[in-house]
Amino acid sequence: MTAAGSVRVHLASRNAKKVAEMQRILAEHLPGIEVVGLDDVPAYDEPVEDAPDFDGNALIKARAGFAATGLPTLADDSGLCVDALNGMPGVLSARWSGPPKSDERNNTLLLAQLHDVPDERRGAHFRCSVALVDGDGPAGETVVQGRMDGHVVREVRGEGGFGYDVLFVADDLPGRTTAELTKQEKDAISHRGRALRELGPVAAARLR
Ligand SMILES: O=P(O)(O)OP(=O)(O)OP(=O)(O)OC[C@H]1O[C@@H](n2cnc3c(O)ncnc32)[C@H](O)[C@@H]1O
Ligand SMILES: [Mg+2]
Repeated sequence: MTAAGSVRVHLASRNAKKVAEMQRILAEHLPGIEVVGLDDVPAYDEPVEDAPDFDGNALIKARAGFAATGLPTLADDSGLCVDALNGMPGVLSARWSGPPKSDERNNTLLLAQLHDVPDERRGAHFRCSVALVDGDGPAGETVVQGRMDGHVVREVRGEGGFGYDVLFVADDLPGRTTAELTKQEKDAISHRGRALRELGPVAAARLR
């Protein structure tokens, strides 16, 4: 606890737009935490995200953050799974078009890969795993998941969100890409919103 009565929690992500989304959702569903970012702690070796699934990568990032800072640590691993690409880019979403990471190049590559895929086979979903690590071993680790179903459109649209949002239309709010939704609309249906809302009560019980 800090003097203000809040619990300090390290958020181990280098993606500023993802961090902004997480902070927004956490403020509503896990009030009373003070988020400590990667720039607020002494630099540590950030791990390679080489697990085969989202849960594994979220745990890798959260364990490294907890080990380095001693603070309860949250990490998100997420990505877009495209049916016509057998679930890819999936855990490779951030680096789909190779280094250095670029949302714009990733989107251009994805559009090219789906060029000949007809509308009825452009299904896709976002997935998000969020890990909270505040101790060693299974007792100190919680992982929650969220998912958002939809499809990939044929041209980029919208200014909001980040990553593949400009190419994705969600089944729950059709007609606009998730980059054209308000922040509140995206949070209400997103993979990240769903995961963090599930984490809220668990984390509230743990972080006291
Ligand atoms: O690992 P950290 O440091 O948190 O940052 P990152 O950007 O590398 O994050 P991930 O490894 O989890 O990769 C997730 C990628 O999936 C995409 N993605 C995840 N959530 C998304 C969302 O809500 N909207 C659009 N694209 C998203 C986006 O391209 C991200 O770069
Ligand atoms: Mg990453």
